[in-house]
Amino acid sequence: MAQTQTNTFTATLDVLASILPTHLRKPRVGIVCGSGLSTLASSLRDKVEVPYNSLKGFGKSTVEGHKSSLAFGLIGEGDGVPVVAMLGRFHPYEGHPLATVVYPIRVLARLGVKHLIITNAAGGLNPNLDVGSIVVIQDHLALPNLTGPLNPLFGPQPFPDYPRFLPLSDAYSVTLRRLAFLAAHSLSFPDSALQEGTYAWVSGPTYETPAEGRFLRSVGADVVGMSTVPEVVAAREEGMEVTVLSLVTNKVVIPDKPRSIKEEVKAELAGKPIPIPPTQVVSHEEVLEIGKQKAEDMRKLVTRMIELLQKQ
Ligand SMILES: O=P(O)(O)O[C@H]1O[C@H](CO)[C@@H](O)[C@H]1O
Ligand SMILES: Nc1nc2[nH]cnc2c(=O)[nH]1
Repeated sequence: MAQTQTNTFTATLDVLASILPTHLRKPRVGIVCGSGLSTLASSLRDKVEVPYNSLKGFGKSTVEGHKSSLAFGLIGEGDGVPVVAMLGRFHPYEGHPLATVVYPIRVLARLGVKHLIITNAAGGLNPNLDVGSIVVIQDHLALPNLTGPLNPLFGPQPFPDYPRFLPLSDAYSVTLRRLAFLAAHSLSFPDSALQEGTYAWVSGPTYETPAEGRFLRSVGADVVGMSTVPEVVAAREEGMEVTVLSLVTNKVVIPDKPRSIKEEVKAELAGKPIPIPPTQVVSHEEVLEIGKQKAEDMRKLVTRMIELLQKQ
Protein backbone atom coordinates (compact mmCIF):
# COMPACT_ATOMS: atom_id res chain seq x y z
CA MET A 1 0.00 0.00 0.00
CA ALA A 2 2.73 2.42 1.00
CA GLN A 3 4.63 1.74 -2.23
CA THR A 4 1.52 2.21 -4.43
CA GLN A 5 0.76 5.49 -2.71
CA THR A 6 4.35 6.67 -3.04
CA ASN A 7 4.22 5.87 -6.77
CA THR A 8 0.98 7.87 -7.13
CA PHE A 9 2.54 10.89 -5.39
CA THR A 10 5.60 10.62 -7.64
CA ALA A 11 3.39 10.49 -10.74
CA THR A 12 1.42 13.57 -9.61
CA LEU A 13 4.53 15.54 -8.71
CA ASP A 14 6.24 14.63 -12.00
CA VAL A 15 3.29 15.94 -14.02
CA LEU A 16 3.26 19.18 -12.02
CA ALA A 17 7.02 19.63 -12.41
CA SER A 18 6.67 19.17 -16.18
CA ILE A 19 3.90 21.79 -16.46
CA LEU A 20 4.88 24.50 -13.97
CA PRO A 21 7.44 27.24 -14.53
CA THR A 22 10.26 27.08 -11.99
CA HIS A 23 9.06 30.03 -9.88
CA LEU A 24 5.69 28.34 -9.19
CA ARG A 25 6.94 24.83 -8.43
CA LYS A 26 7.42 25.23 -4.68
CA PRO A 27 4.32 26.93 -3.26
CA ARG A 28 4.66 28.10 0.32
CA VAL A 29 0.97 28.72 0.97
CA GLY A 30 -1.99 26.51 0.07
CA ILE A 31 -5.62 27.59 -0.18
CA VAL A 32 -8.64 25.30 -0.27
CA CYS A 33 -11.62 27.01 -1.90
CA GLY A 34 -15.00 26.15 -0.40
CA SER A 35 -18.38 25.97 -2.13
CA GLY A 36 -18.77 28.97 -4.45
CA LEU A 37 -15.38 30.40 -3.42
CA SER A 38 -13.17 29.43 -6.38
CA THR A 39 -12.83 33.10 -7.36
CA LEU A 40 -10.24 33.34 -4.55
CA ALA A 41 -7.78 32.31 -7.25
CA SER A 42 -8.30 35.56 -9.15
CA SER A 43 -5.69 37.15 -6.83
CA LEU A 44 -2.97 34.93 -8.33
CA ARG A 45 -0.41 36.50 -10.70
CA ASP A 46 1.27 34.38 -13.40
CA LYS A 47 -1.56 31.90 -12.85
CA VAL A 48 -1.25 28.33 -14.18
CA GLU A 49 -4.27 26.04 -13.78
CA VAL A 50 -3.87 22.28 -13.83
CA PRO A 51 -7.08 20.21 -14.11
CA TYR A 52 -7.48 17.43 -11.56
CA ASN A 53 -8.13 14.92 -14.34
CA SER A 54 -4.54 15.31 -15.50
CA LEU A 55 -3.24 14.38 -12.04
CA LYS A 56 -3.05 10.78 -10.87
CA GLY A 57 -4.74 10.16 -7.51
CA PHE A 58 -7.11 13.13 -7.79
CA GLY A 59 -10.84 12.52 -7.90
CA LYS A 60 -13.36 14.71 -9.64
CA SER A 61 -15.38 17.19 -7.64
CA THR A 62 -19.04 16.54 -8.43
CA VAL A 63 -20.57 19.34 -6.33
CA GLU A 64 -21.88 22.51 -7.96
CA GLY A 65 -19.73 25.48 -7.03
CA HIS A 66 -16.55 23.40 -7.01
CA LYS A 67 -14.22 23.45 -10.01
CA SER A 68 -11.75 20.63 -10.41
CA SER A 69 -8.29 22.11 -10.78
CA LEU A 70 -5.20 23.31 -8.96
CA ALA A 71 -4.26 26.95 -9.57
CA PHE A 72 -0.65 28.01 -9.05
CA GLY A 73 0.48 31.64 -8.90
CA LEU A 74 1.97 34.47 -6.88
CA ILE A 75 0.53 36.83 -4.29
CA GLY A 76 2.28 39.85 -2.77
CA GLU A 77 4.89 42.40 -3.67
CA GLY A 78 8.15 41.87 -5.57
CA ASP A 79 8.81 38.23 -6.36
CA GLY A 80 5.64 37.43 -4.41
CA VAL A 81 4.71 34.38 -2.36
CA PRO A 82 4.20 31.22 -4.43
CA VAL A 83 0.71 29.89 -3.74
CA VAL A 84 -1.37 26.91 -4.81
CA ALA A 85 -5.17 26.94 -4.60
CA MET A 86 -7.40 23.91 -4.72
CA LEU A 87 -10.38 24.96 -6.84
CA GLY A 88 -12.76 22.29 -5.67
CA ARG A 89 -12.51 19.76 -2.91
CA PHE A 90 -13.74 16.21 -2.40
CA HIS A 91 -16.36 15.36 0.20
CA PRO A 92 -16.94 11.88 1.67
CA TYR A 93 -20.66 12.17 0.79
CA GLU A 94 -19.75 12.23 -2.91
CA GLY A 95 -18.54 8.68 -2.43
CA HIS A 96 -14.85 9.54 -2.34
CA PRO A 97 -12.80 7.42 0.04
CA LEU A 98 -11.13 9.50 2.75
CA ALA A 99 -7.73 8.79 1.23
CA THR A 100 -8.95 10.58 -1.93
CA VAL A 101 -10.51 13.41 0.09
CA VAL A 102 -7.13 14.24 1.64
CA TYR A 103 -4.87 13.22 -1.25
CA PRO A 104 -4.55 16.82 -2.60
CA ILE A 105 -3.59 18.02 0.89
CA ARG A 106 -0.78 15.47 0.99
CA VAL A 107 0.32 16.58 -2.49
CA LEU A 108 0.40 20.20 -1.31
CA ALA A 109 2.61 19.13 1.61
CA ARG A 110 4.98 17.35 -0.77
CA LEU A 111 5.17 20.46 -2.97
CA GLY A 112 6.45 22.37 0.07
CA VAL A 113 3.32 24.11 1.39
CA LYS A 114 3.87 25.20 5.00
CA HIS A 115 0.73 27.26 5.64
CA LEU A 116 -2.71 26.05 4.65
CA ILE A 117 -5.76 28.35 4.53
CA ILE A 118 -8.92 26.27 4.23
CA THR A 119 -12.22 27.95 3.37
CA ASN A 120 -15.72 26.55 3.40
CA ALA A 121 -19.40 27.44 3.31
CA ALA A 122 -21.12 26.63 6.57
CA GLY A 123 -24.48 26.87 8.29
CA GLY A 124 -24.66 29.23 11.29
CA LEU A 125 -25.75 27.65 14.59
CA ASN A 126 -24.77 30.52 16.85
CA PRO A 127 -27.61 33.08 16.59
CA ASN A 128 -25.09 35.93 16.90
CA LEU A 129 -23.49 35.06 13.56
CA ASP A 130 -24.88 37.01 10.60
CA VAL A 131 -25.25 35.40 7.21
CA GLY A 132 -22.28 36.64 5.19
CA SER A 133 -19.89 36.87 8.14
CA ILE A 134 -16.66 34.90 8.17
CA VAL A 135 -15.75 32.74 11.15
CA VAL A 136 -12.12 32.05 12.04
CA ILE A 137 -12.30 28.50 13.32
CA GLN A 138 -10.70 27.98 16.71
CA ASP A 139 -11.68 24.32 17.24
CA HIS A 140 -13.78 21.55 15.77
CA LEU A 141 -16.21 18.82 16.70
CA ALA A 142 -15.84 15.85 14.37
CA LEU A 143 -18.93 13.77 15.03
CA PRO A 144 -18.15 11.19 12.31
CA ASN A 145 -14.65 10.76 13.83
CA LEU A 146 -15.95 10.39 17.35
CA THR A 147 -18.57 7.81 16.52
CA GLY A 148 -17.22 5.84 13.57
CA PRO A 149 -14.22 5.17 11.35
CA LEU A 150 -14.58 8.33 9.24
CA ASN A 151 -11.10 9.58 10.04
CA PRO A 152 -8.47 9.86 7.29
CA LEU A 153 -5.90 8.33 9.64
CA PHE A 154 -7.99 5.21 10.30
CA GLY A 155 -6.38 1.96 9.13
CA PRO A 156 -2.84 0.73 8.61
CA GLN A 157 -0.30 3.53 8.61
CA PRO A 158 0.76 4.30 5.03
CA PHE A 159 3.71 6.34 6.27
CA PRO A 160 5.51 4.54 9.11
CA ASP A 161 7.42 7.61 10.27
CA TYR A 162 4.18 9.51 11.01
CA PRO A 163 2.78 9.39 14.56
CA ARG A 164 0.09 6.76 15.20
CA PHE A 165 -1.78 9.08 17.57
CA LEU A 166 -2.00 12.65 16.35
CA PRO A 167 -2.75 15.40 18.88
CA LEU A 168 -5.31 17.97 17.71
CA SER A 169 -5.38 20.31 20.71
CA ASP A 170 -3.10 22.65 18.73
CA ALA A 171 -4.69 22.01 15.31
CA TYR A 172 -5.69 25.61 14.59
CA SER A 173 -2.63 27.84 14.27
CA VAL A 174 -2.70 30.82 16.60
CA THR A 175 -0.27 32.66 14.31
CA LEU A 176 -2.57 32.32 11.30
CA ARG A 177 -5.67 33.17 13.33
CA ARG A 178 -3.97 36.36 14.51
CA LEU A 179 -3.06 37.11 10.91
CA ALA A 180 -6.73 36.81 9.90
CA PHE A 181 -7.78 39.45 12.44
CA LEU A 182 -4.84 41.71 11.55
CA ALA A 183 -5.76 41.37 7.87
CA ALA A 184 -9.43 42.22 8.59
CA HIS A 185 -8.27 45.28 10.54
CA SER A 186 -6.01 46.47 7.76
CA LEU A 187 -8.90 46.05 5.30
CA SER A 188 -11.18 48.07 7.61
CA PHE A 189 -13.71 45.22 7.82
CA PRO A 190 -16.46 46.01 10.35
CA ASP A 191 -16.04 44.14 13.64
CA SER A 192 -18.99 41.83 12.94
CA ALA A 193 -17.54 40.69 9.59
CA LEU A 194 -14.92 38.42 11.18
CA GLN A 195 -15.85 36.24 14.12
CA GLU A 196 -14.45 33.21 15.96
CA GLY A 197 -16.04 29.86 16.59
CA THR A 198 -16.13 26.09 16.56
CA TYR A 199 -16.90 24.07 13.40
CA ALA A 200 -19.00 20.92 13.65
CA TRP A 201 -18.25 18.41 10.93
CA VAL A 202 -21.12 16.21 9.82
CA SER A 203 -20.99 13.74 6.96
CA GLY A 204 -23.98 15.19 5.03
CA PRO A 205 -25.31 15.37 2.37
CA THR A 206 -28.52 16.03 4.31
CA TYR A 207 -28.80 19.38 6.04
CA GLU A 208 -29.64 19.32 9.75
CA THR A 209 -33.01 18.56 11.23
CA PRO A 210 -34.05 21.15 13.86
CA ALA A 211 -33.22 18.63 16.62
CA GLU A 212 -29.75 18.03 15.16
CA GLY A 213 -29.16 21.77 14.88
CA ARG A 214 -30.25 22.26 18.51
CA PHE A 215 -28.00 19.40 19.60
CA LEU A 216 -24.93 20.76 17.77
CA ARG A 217 -25.48 24.21 19.25
CA SER A 218 -25.91 22.74 22.74
CA VAL A 219 -22.55 20.98 22.53
CA GLY A 220 -20.75 24.18 21.62
CA ALA A 221 -20.69 24.35 17.83
CA ASP A 222 -21.04 27.75 16.15
CA VAL A 223 -21.13 26.62 12.52
CA VAL A 224 -21.69 23.31 10.76
CA GLY A 225 -20.50 21.89 7.46
CA MET A 226 -19.70 18.71 5.54
CA SER A 227 -16.00 19.20 4.77
CA THR A 228 -12.72 20.58 6.09
CA VAL A 229 -12.03 18.39 9.13
CA PRO A 230 -10.44 15.48 7.21
CA GLU A 231 -8.28 18.10 5.42
CA VAL A 232 -7.25 19.65 8.75
CA VAL A 233 -6.35 16.23 10.17
CA ALA A 234 -4.23 15.27 7.16
CA ALA A 235 -2.58 18.69 7.03
CA ARG A 236 -1.63 18.46 10.70
CA GLU A 237 -0.26 14.98 10.14
CA GLU A 238 1.84 16.44 7.33
CA GLY A 239 3.11 19.13 9.71
CA MET A 240 1.45 22.14 8.07
CA GLU A 241 0.17 25.18 9.96
CA VAL A 242 -3.55 25.35 9.36
CA THR A 243 -6.29 27.92 9.57
CA VAL A 244 -9.96 27.61 8.58
CA LEU A 245 -12.26 30.41 7.46
CA SER A 246 -15.96 29.53 7.32
CA LEU A 247 -18.38 31.74 5.41
CA VAL A 248 -21.79 31.65 7.08
CA THR A 249 -24.07 31.09 4.09
CA ASN A 250 -27.30 30.37 5.98
CA LYS A 251 -28.70 30.05 9.44
CA VAL A 252 -29.43 26.50 10.51
CA VAL A 253 -33.16 26.26 11.18
CA ILE A 254 -33.53 25.90 14.97
CA PRO A 255 -37.01 27.04 16.12
CA ASP A 256 -37.24 28.00 19.82
CA LYS A 257 -39.49 25.01 20.29
CA PRO A 258 -40.58 22.26 17.90
CA ARG A 259 -43.82 22.95 16.03
CA SER A 260 -46.61 21.05 17.80
CA ILE A 261 -49.29 19.78 15.45
CA LYS A 262 -51.18 18.49 18.51
CA GLU A 263 -51.45 22.05 19.88
CA GLU A 264 -52.38 23.46 16.47
CA VAL A 265 -55.21 20.93 15.96
CA LYS A 266 -56.52 21.44 19.50
CA ALA A 267 -56.50 25.24 19.05
CA GLU A 268 -58.24 24.90 15.67
CA LEU A 269 -60.94 22.65 17.12
CA ALA A 270 -61.44 25.12 19.95
CA GLY A 271 -62.04 27.84 17.34
CA LYS A 272 -58.83 29.70 18.26
CA PRO A 273 -56.37 28.73 15.50
CA ILE A 274 -52.76 29.69 16.15
CA PRO A 275 -50.68 31.18 13.33
CA ILE A 276 -48.83 28.55 11.29
CA PRO A 277 -45.10 29.34 11.18
CA PRO A 278 -43.56 29.53 7.69
CA THR A 279 -41.60 26.41 6.69
CA GLN A 280 -37.90 27.22 6.45
CA VAL A 281 -35.49 25.06 4.48
CA VAL A 282 -31.91 25.61 3.35
CA SER A 283 -30.75 24.85 -0.19
CA HIS A 284 -27.38 24.56 -1.91
CA GLU A 285 -28.54 27.35 -4.29
CA GLU A 286 -28.83 29.68 -1.27
CA VAL A 287 -25.38 28.57 -0.10
CA LEU A 288 -23.90 29.34 -3.54
CA GLU A 289 -25.70 32.69 -3.81
CA ILE A 290 -24.22 33.95 -0.51
CA GLY A 291 -20.87 32.51 -1.60
CA LYS A 292 -21.13 34.59 -4.77
CA GLN A 293 -22.05 37.74 -2.84
CA LYS A 294 -19.30 37.34 -0.26
CA ALA A 295 -16.49 35.69 -2.25
CA GLU A 296 -14.87 39.08 -2.72
CA ASP A 297 -14.60 39.62 1.08
CA MET A 298 -13.06 36.18 1.43
CA ARG A 299 -10.67 36.84 -1.47
CA LYS A 300 -9.52 40.15 0.04
CA LEU A 301 -9.04 38.59 3.46
CA VAL A 302 -7.03 35.59 2.26
CA THR A 303 -4.93 37.77 -0.06
CA ARG A 304 -4.12 40.24 2.73
CA MET A 305 -3.23 37.37 5.09
CA ILE A 306 -0.70 36.12 2.56
CA GLU A 307 0.67 39.63 2.04
CA LEU A 308 1.15 39.93 5.81
CA LEU A 309 2.75 36.49 5.92
CA GLN A 310 5.23 37.66 3.28
CA LYS A 311 6.36 40.46 5.61
CA GLN A 312 6.94 38.14 8.58
O1 LIG B 1 -17.70 22.77 2.86
P1 LIG B 1 -17.90 23.23 1.47
O2 LIG B 1 -17.20 22.37 0.48
O3 LIG B 1 -17.55 24.69 1.30
O4 LIG B 1 -19.46 23.07 1.12
C1 LIG B 1 -20.56 23.19 1.99
O5 LIG B 1 -21.67 23.44 1.18
C2 LIG B 1 -22.27 22.18 0.78
C3 LIG B 1 -23.71 22.21 1.18
O6 LIG B 1 -24.38 23.31 0.66
C4 LIG B 1 -21.54 21.09 1.56
O7 LIG B 1 -20.58 20.47 0.75
C5 LIG B 1 -20.91 21.87 2.68
O8 LIG B 1 -19.80 21.23 3.26
N1 LIG C 1 -24.21 20.63 7.30
C1 LIG C 1 -24.36 21.82 6.75
N2 LIG C 1 -23.51 22.21 5.80
C2 LIG C 1 -23.68 23.43 5.26
N3 LIG C 1 -22.97 24.06 4.34
C3 LIG C 1 -23.54 25.27 4.12
N4 LIG C 1 -24.62 25.41 4.90
C4 LIG C 1 -24.72 24.27 5.62
C5 LIG C 1 -25.63 23.83 6.63
O1 LIG C 1 -26.59 24.50 7.01
N5 LIG C 1 -25.41 22.59 7.16
